[in-house]
Amino acid sequence: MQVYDTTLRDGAQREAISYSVVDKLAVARLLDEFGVGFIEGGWPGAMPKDTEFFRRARTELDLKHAVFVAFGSTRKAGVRVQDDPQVRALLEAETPAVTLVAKSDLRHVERALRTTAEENLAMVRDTVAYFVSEGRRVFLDCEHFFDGYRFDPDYTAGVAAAALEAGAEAAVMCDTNGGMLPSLITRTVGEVRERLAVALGVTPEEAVARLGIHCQNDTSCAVANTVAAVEAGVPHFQCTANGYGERPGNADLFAVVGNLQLKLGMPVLPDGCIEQMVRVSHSIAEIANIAPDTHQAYVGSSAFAHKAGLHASAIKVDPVLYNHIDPVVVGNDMRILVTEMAGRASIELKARELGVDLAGHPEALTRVTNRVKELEARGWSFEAADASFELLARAELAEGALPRPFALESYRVIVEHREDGAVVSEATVKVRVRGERVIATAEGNGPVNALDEALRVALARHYPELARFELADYKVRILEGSHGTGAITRVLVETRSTGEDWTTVGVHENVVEASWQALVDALSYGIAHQVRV
Ligand SMILES: CC(=O)SCCNC(=O)CCNC(=O)[C@H](O)C(C)(C)COP(=O)(O)OP(=O)(O)OC[C@H]1O[C@@H](n2cnc3c(N)ncnc32)[C@H](O)[C@@H]1OP(=O)(O)O
Ligand SMILES: CC(=O)C(=O)O
Repeated sequence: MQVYDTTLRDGAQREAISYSVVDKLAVARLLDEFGVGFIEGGWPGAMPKDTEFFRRARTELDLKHAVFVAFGSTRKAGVRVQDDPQVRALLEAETPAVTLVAKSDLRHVERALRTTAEENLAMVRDTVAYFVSEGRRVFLDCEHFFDGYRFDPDYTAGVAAAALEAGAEAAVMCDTNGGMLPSLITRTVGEVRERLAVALGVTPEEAVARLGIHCQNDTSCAVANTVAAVEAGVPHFQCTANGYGERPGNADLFAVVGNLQLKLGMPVLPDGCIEQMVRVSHSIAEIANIAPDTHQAYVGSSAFAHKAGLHASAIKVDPVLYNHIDPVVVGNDMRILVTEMAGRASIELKARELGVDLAGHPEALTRVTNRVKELEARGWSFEAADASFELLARAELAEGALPRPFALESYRVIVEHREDGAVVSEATVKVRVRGERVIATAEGNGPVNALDEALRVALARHYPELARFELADYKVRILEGSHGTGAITRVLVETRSTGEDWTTVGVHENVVEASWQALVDALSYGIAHQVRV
């Protein structure tokens, strides 16, 4: 089985991706750690960056698993292969393997290349034979293979046969326009295998073993199409990390590998590599400057996140009942989400995850469940606010007797627009801390910032650890009012301290009060945890 990655070539054709040379080196190292068999690095000679990447890779890339591959096209029509500057640049990349793209749809040969069927076949033969004679392993990407096969099966299969006869290791069937479906792939691979067996004078099994598959994702079937081809006997499959690629993208390497290895029992990666899946996926997303897709199969942070109460009630018995694999196998985690769809089981599991044992306290469990549903109906969202949920669960468990680090007497905020145009906010808070009444005032660049500062000043002497807490993110969402009320505001506050972060929520018609609730939870949770730690 050949896992062939083209993140650095086809993946780089995705809109908005622009890797630097250093980025490319880093992505190549990550893919190698993941254990892919081949890394296609780009098209030397097509753009200076790729030429430079191949030059630096010679000394800076020490691949442990993968064979390094340079991509280019067959020679130009009417040009001798050794005189074609693209071919020369490809050779000068000095990679052990090259992949050549060739037209395999007669309509493209005649209309895009503006040459004859015979000359295109000669371009394939000459270029493959040239690189083989130069000691390179050669793959031929047959562009528009499936569309071409439908139009003229003899010609398209003939391009693949010409490449294999000239010494190519694999003829890769490319669904370039990405319009295929798994059943069509299975059928076409079956037919091509028979045709190639006749053309090459080998058995159908030997013929299919020299084919590859490359699927664009225009029908959202690239992963399924790739798996279908492999199940039909094709051993070489091309993919990209996170499915990056031209238009909607390519087959997602992680889903394809997960499906083949974990569902079909094909050991496509070296031992110990599949556990790196989440890390490699997210690191590549980071380098590509694309936020990881939280709902991506296998690797997304929501890939094993369960929201429905019924799911959680079965998971409580055995996580296997509602997970298609053990998430740990690919380096992921299961999460239980607490929302209005939670039942008692969801609440119990989530609380346990947060260190609150509600299992032996059925009344408290019911109270927490009811309270979550009631608050969610009023606009709260605990899904992204574990810290507020934990405080709520602890408060219900203690039946209102949970000591809070401080009690509010009142707060006041004023916003002043000064003559010089400056807008300054000032907040005063009055709180009781460990029996002492404290009044503190602070300024801030906005009302919430001023409130946060004033509260910290008020609490600083009793809780010096507050100095380490940092407001990392602040999100406001306006929610439609219900039952004839006006709009309400939901605020999420993310707080960070010494490597830990936590999120809290507040909801009110008034954005300052919603922010205050989230801030109070943020500081209360932080203080409780820092003290516990
Ligand atoms: C299906 C795929 O995704 S394959 C990968 C495609 N990737 C890219 O195109 C990214 C990099 N490409 C580039 O930087 C440029 O397009 C280059 C350097 C390759 C070529 O640039 P230019 O020489 O300016 O040509 P241009 O892009 O306008 O047209 C492509 C030329 O290659 C020819 N061509 C296309 N496919 C092939 C092929 N398989 N074999 C030989 N020639 C080909 C076309 O007929 C056209 O020739 P012409 O200039 O004589 O009309
Ligand atoms: C080669 C390639 O990327 C394609 O045909 O889609």
